[in-house]
Amino acid sequence: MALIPNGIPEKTIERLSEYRRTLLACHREGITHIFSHVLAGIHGITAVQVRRDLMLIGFSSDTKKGYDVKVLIDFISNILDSENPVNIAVIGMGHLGQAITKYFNGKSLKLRITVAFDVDPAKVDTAIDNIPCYHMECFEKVVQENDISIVIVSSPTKVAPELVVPIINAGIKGVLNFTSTRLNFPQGIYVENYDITTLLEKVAYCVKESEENNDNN
Ligand SMILES: NC(=O)c1ccc[n+]([C@@H]2O[C@H](COP(=O)([O-])OP(=O)(O)OC[C@H]3O[C@@H](n4cnc5c(N)ncnc54)[C@H](O)[C@@H]3O)[C@@H](O)[C@H]2O)c1
Repeated sequence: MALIPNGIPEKTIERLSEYRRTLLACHREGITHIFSHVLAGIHGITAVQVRRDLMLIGFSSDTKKGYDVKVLIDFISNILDSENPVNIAVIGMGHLGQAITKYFNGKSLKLRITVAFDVDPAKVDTAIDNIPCYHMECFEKVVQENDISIVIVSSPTKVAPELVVPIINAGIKGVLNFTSTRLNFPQGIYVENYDITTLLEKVAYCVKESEENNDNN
């Protein structure tokens, strides 16, 4: 089980983000309290898991009425969010880069994609979905001027390894890599590699296994 620097397991961090989204939806609907088993049911996990996750972040509450939705949103936000908004850059403003930008911007109060990088002359020095797009040659300078701490890598896979050095030199702290090549960074730079092929193969394997088990029963 991978641990984030403060000792909270990665999976717990992912679930906290999911709980917060659910709690925000509850809050918008005027729901003030929620029981752990209800939150668990929505997320397809056990109430014990929810309670364990919240215990890990030091959250306790009067469980007779369930968790106070607003208090829990604020508590999780204190854990997940930085005090100030975090600026993110996209490297490779193609199909995926543009889809991520369109989908993501406006979804989070604290995280925002503010600049993009590409090498295509048709994209460089234009604004795509209101995001200014710069040439990779200016990467370090633009990152520093725009206080960027996280990058999303959505360049072609074959150029991704060439991006590692500029990312390190620019002082980037976190990388979400969508290309099919695993990128390794020195300690101090957190990287999440997200490969759709791996995930689909995992789903297909689980489907195959469950079909084989059903056939044997
Ligand atoms: N993980 C996933 O779920 C998933 C899904 C789709 C695509 N992908 C991957 O995402 C990447 C992008 O896919 P796409 O369909 O958007 O491709 P695309 O060709 O539409 O976009 C790639 C963009 O990167 C730019 N680029 C090329 N060289 C560059 C460089 N050196 N620096 C910066 N930008 C550069 C191109 O000009 C282009 O705008 C690919 O690596 C692909 O394998 C991942």
